[in-house]
Amino acid sequence: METIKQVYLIGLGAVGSAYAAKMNEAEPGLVKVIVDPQRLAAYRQAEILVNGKPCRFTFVTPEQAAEKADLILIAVKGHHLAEAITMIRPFVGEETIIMSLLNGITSEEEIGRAYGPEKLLHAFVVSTDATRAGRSTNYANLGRIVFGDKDNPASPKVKAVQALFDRTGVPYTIPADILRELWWKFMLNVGLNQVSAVLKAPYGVFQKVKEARELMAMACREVLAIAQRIGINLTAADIDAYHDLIARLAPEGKTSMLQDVEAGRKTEVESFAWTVVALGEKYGVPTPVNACLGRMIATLEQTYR
Ligand SMILES: NC(=O)C1=CN([C@@H]2O[C@H](COP(=O)(O)OP(=O)(O)OC[C@H]3O[C@@H](n4cnc5c(N)ncnc54)[C@H](OP(=O)(O)O)[C@@H]3O)[C@@H](O)[C@H]2O)C=CC1
Ligand SMILES: CC(C)(CO)C(=O)C(=O)O
Repeated sequence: METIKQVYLIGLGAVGSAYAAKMNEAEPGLVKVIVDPQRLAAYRQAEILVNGKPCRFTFVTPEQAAEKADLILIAVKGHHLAEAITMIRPFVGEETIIMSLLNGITSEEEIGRAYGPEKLLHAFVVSTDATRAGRSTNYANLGRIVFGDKDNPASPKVKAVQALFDRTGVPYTIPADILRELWWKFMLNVGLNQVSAVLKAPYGVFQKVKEARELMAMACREVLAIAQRIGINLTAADIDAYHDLIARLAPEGKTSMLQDVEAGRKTEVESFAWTVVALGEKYGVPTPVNACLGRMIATLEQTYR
C-alpha cells in the first residue's frame, strides 16, 4: 500500500478520541469511527470534546460499511475486544492493516486468529495522561504510539503507518524489537496498575513508599520469569528502571485501572493478572502474587457501590 487514506477507529474513549482528534485536526474527516446502532444514536446526540474542543467525527456502523479500510485502529478495553473484532469485519480487506492500542499482550493474538497475523502491526500507547469523563477527553501529554512488525522492523506496513503519523503529527516510536517493548509495557501494567488499584494509590505513593514499590516488583518478577522462559529479552534492570519512570509522573496521577476501580467500572484484570496466571500454568512458572492480585481485583469489581 502506498498511502493510507481510509482510517477507521473502533473505541472512541480516552486513547481513541485523543489520537483520532489529532489526526482529524491535520486532515479533517480522515478518521471515521465504527459504532453499533446504539452508540450511533448516543454519539450523534452528544457533544464530543477533546481538550475542550468539539470534534465532529463521522460514524459508521458495520451495516453501513461501503469501503475497505487501509488502517483500522482498535482502542476498546480488553473485555470489549471480541465484540470489536466482529464489528470490524466488513471493513477488513486484503490490504487492511490492523493495529491494537490495547494494553496487554493478548489482543494481537486474538485479532490475528480472526484475520490472519499478516494483517497486524503490534502496538501500544505510552506516556499519555489522557482521561475521559463521559464524552470529554482531556490530556496534557498525548504520549506516543509504539509500533512495529514483529518479523520485519522496516516492512512496507510499518513504512505506510509511519508516513501517516508523520503527515498527521502523531508522535510514535518504531523499536527494533516490538515484542520486547510490548512485554516491557505489560510487565509495568501488571505491577503498577494492579497494585495501585488494590491500594487505591496514585503515583505519589509509589514515589514515597518503598513497600508499594516492592509489591509492584513482586508482581513484575512473575512476568519476568515467564518472559525469560519464552525468550523475550526482559531483565531485572527493566523493573528497577520503572522507578525512574514513575518518579517523573505527577504524584496525584492515577493508572487507568485505579481510575476504573474508582469509577466502579469493569477493569482489565483478565489482560493482566489472569493472563500471567494462565501463562504461568502453561510454562510451569509459579505466579502466586498475580493469583492473589487477580482475586483482590475481582473482589473489588464485585463490591462496587
Ligand atoms: N487511558 C489511558 O491512560 C491508557 C489506556 N491504555 C489502554 O488503551 C485501551 C483503551 O483504554 P481507554 O481509552 O482508557 O478506554 P475507554 O473506556 O476510555 O475507551 C474505550 C471505548 O471503547 C468504546 N467501545 C467499547 N465497545 C465498543 C463497541 N462494541 N463498538 C464501538 N465502541 C466500543 C467505549 O464506548 P462507550 O464509551 O460508548 O462505552 C469507549 O469509549 C485499554 O486497553 C487501556 O488499557 C493504554 C495506555 C494509557
Ligand atoms: C503506564 C500507565 C500506568 C500510565 O499511562 C498505563 O499504561 C495505564 O495507566 O494503563
